[in-house]
Amino acid sequence: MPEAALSLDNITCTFASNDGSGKRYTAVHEATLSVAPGEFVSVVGPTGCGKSTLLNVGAGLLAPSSGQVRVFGQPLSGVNRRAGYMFQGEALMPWRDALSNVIAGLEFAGTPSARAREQGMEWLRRVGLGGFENRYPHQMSGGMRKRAMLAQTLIRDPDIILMDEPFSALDIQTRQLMENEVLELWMAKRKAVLFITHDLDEAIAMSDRVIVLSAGPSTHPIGEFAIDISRPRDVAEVRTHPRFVELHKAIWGVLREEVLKGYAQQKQA
Ligand SMILES: Nc1ncnc2c1ncn2[C@@H]1O[C@H](COP(=O)(O)OP(=O)(O)OP(=O)(O)O)[C@@H](O)[C@H]1O
Repeated sequence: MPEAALSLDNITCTFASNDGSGKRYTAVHEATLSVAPGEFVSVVGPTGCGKSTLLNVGAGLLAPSSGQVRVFGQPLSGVNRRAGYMFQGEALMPWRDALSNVIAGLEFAGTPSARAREQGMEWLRRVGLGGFENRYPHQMSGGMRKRAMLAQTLIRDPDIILMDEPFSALDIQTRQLMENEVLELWMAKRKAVLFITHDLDEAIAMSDRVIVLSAGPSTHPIGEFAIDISRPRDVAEVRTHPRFVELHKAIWGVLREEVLKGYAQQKQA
């Protein structure tokens, strides 16, 4: 088996409880998952189960209480420099225009300004923002801001792409357009992707493999499904594919109970 691009082995994450009782809360318990080079893996699970926590561990932004992260076989310590991370919320700097936002990472890495700007313009074109380089975040629509964030993440050509519900704030049409664009960009470069979503349709439409997490506390993978539907895929059209319907039914069979548990916990909180 080829070496994984990213592997999380027996990860446990325990936090101080938020209720001030001094108790500990185990968000993730002995979770193991990996992403092969070039593979698109989605992780689905109920709200608040620990999806972002796992992604933060993979990004090296959060040290697990126990377990090990390996990046192309090497133990990770500190920030994962081979990964680009696209967050759930807004990550653009309001005082920078689209181009300056997109090239921020290159600048921090010391790329000469002219070269960074040239690459930034190219990436803005690739994500459909050609001509909008001087717009500030408040002058862009939600979809445009997400496109800029995508360019900001991909411009450094990371070997591993970590995405945390990147399109959850978008309307369904814009969302499907962006999902297709991400798939197109991914097909061209075939980087390893770890994609977090609570939307099962999105997970199946985009991925090679879908991992289902249990409801928290102590979340861990409880199911894994290979998405054996040919590519290229159109995320809207693929939903009517008989295999999609079959896979959806099988995965929902595992996920449903966890979602109900997560929902019940939220109501109690
Ligand atoms: N730094 C922290 N300190 C204390 N508790 C935390 C911390 N980070 C996460 N948690 C808790 O761990 C659990 C998992 O959180 P996480 O954000 O990973 O879930 P999620 O599945 O990404 O949620 P969502 O679906 O809402 O995005 C939650 O109960 C959360 O309150």
